[in-house]
Amino acid sequence: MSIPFFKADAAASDKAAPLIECAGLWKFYPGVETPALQDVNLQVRENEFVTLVGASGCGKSTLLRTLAGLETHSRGTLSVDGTPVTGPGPDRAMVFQHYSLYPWLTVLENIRFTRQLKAHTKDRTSADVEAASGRADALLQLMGLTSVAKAYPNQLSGGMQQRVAIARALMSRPPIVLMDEPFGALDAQTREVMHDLIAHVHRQEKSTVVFVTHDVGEAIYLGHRVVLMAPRPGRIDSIHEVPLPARRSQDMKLSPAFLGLKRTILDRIRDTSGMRTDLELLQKLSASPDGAGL
Ligand SMILES: Nc1ncnc2c1ncn2[C@@H]1O[C@H](COP(=O)(O)OP(=O)(O)OP(=O)(O)O)[C@@H](O)[C@H]1O
Repeated sequence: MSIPFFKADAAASDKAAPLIECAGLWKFYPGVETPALQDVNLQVRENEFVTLVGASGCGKSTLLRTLAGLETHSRGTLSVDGTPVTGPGPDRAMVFQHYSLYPWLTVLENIRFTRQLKAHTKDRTSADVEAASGRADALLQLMGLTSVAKAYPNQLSGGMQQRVAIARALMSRPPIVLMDEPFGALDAQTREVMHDLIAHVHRQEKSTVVFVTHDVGEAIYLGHRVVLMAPRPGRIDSIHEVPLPARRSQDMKLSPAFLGLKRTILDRIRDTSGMRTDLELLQKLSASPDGAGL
C-alpha cells in the first residue's frame, strides 16, 4: 500500500445526502443467464465526480445506461433525488464516446438546438429565448469554443467536436451528467487537455458526474471516488476514495498517492478479469525457449 502524499479533500463530504441511490440493483439481458449487474449498491452525492472502471464486459455501460433510464433494471431500487427512475429525464444528461452533432448546424446552433426546441413551444416567452441565448454564449466561453461558434462540425478536430457535445449536454443545466467514455476516441494529448477542462466545468457547473472509462489514470485524475467493477457477473468489486485535493493538476499524476492507487486498481482489474492468469502464462512461455513452460 502506498502512503498518500496529498491530503484527501473534503469536497465530496460524507454528510451530503445521496443524489443517486442504487440498492440491490440487478440487470439481466433477455436470454442471457449471467447477470450484467449483480446486487449493485452505490450512492452518489450531490456535486460528486464518480468514475467507473473495470475490465471489458463488467457492466460499466449497463450501469450508466440504467442510471440514465435507457435500460430497465430487473431487481432492486434506483432513485434520483429520492424519486424512482422509470426512464430518461431532464435531470440527467448523457455524453457518449461518439458525439452525434448535427452536421448541417454550426457549433452555436448545435449547442442551442435542444433548448431552442423547448423555447419554440407555444408557452415560450422572449425571456426564455434570451436565457437560452445567454446560456449558449456562456457555454461557448466555458468550453473554449467562442472562436469556432460559426464553424460546422466537420471543420473541427475530434476534441473540439466533443467539447460541442458536452456543451450541448450542459445546455439545460442538468444536475446529473452521465459520461460513457467521452474521451475514448481522442489522442493522449487532447485527452489531457479535456481532463482539465472537464474538471473546470464540473467546478463551475456544480453538477454531479458519473463517468465511465477504461483508463485507470483518467478515472483517478477525475474522480473523487473510483468504483471498480468486475465481470461475469457484472458487479462492484471495490470503491476507492482518491487521496488527492479536489483541484487537480497534471503533476499529481506522478505523485506516490496517484501511482499507488493506480497500481492497486490495475492489480485488482488483473485479478478479477482473469488477465493475470493470461499474463502469467505468457511470462512462462517467454521464459522457456521451446514453450515447455506451458
Ligand atoms: N443488449 C445486450 N444484450 C445482451 N447482453 C448484453 C447487452 N448489452 C451488454 N450485454 C452484456 O452485458 C455485459 C456487460 O456489458 P457492458 O457493455 O455493460 O460492459 P462494459 O463494462 O461497459 O464493457 P466495455 O468496457 O467493453 O464497454 C457483457 O457481458 C455484455 O456482453
